Amino acid sequence: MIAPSILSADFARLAEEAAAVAGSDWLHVDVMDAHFVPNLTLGLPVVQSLLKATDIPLDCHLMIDNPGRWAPPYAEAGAHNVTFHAEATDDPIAVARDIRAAGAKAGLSVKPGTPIEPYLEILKEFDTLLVMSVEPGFGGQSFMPEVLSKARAVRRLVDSGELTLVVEIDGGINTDTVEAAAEAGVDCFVAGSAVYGAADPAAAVRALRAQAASASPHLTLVQ
Ligand SMILES: O=C(CO)[C@H](O)[C@H](O)COP(=O)(O)O
Repeated sequence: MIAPSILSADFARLAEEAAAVAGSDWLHVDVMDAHFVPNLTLGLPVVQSLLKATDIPLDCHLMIDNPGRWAPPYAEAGAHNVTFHAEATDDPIAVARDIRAAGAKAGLSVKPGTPIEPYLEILKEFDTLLVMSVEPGFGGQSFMPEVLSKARAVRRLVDSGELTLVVEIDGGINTDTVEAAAEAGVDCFVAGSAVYGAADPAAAVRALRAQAASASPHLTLVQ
């Protein structure tokens, strides 16, 4: 799956920017609060408007403090996935259960420096693991290949049937890096600048999807 990140889109034309990537699997929406990360983007009112403007399932990535308070309303609004950060809460299971109870898929995200081992036991409470391959906060950064060991570890658990989970990666994904992520077992690739910086965003999505499928030991391209 390819999830274009609207962080790299024109925020004054979000409906058109969503339409420009029709055919994407998810639309990745970066919610930043200027506390958990040093940047401020958008919040629930914009997500509610986007939900009316596009049929692409919204993959909301909350880079915010206190997700227990703020995550469930995104699920209630109709987001497909609501992902929050492991580093932002002491009770990720409670947050995941609240998101699921409110009708969305629950995602857990980890920063590049956060090990995955302490969270393996609780991943059964989640539908998605979002591995950050840049420090969260800004688009256009360079991919950090050292995080792929986390994708590999979780992929093994998915392949052995111990977990049912989408392995997603975010940060610096482009035509130079998507294959390494696919080889590590990633299912879903977030791409901001590589999609919205392209002359033809929809073609960029198709190219990334084809490249990922060709490099993946477990994915098959569905036309
Ligand atoms: O979560 C993010 C940053 O915190 C973005 O989704 C991510 O960086 C995508 O941008 P790019 O593909 O340009 O790296």
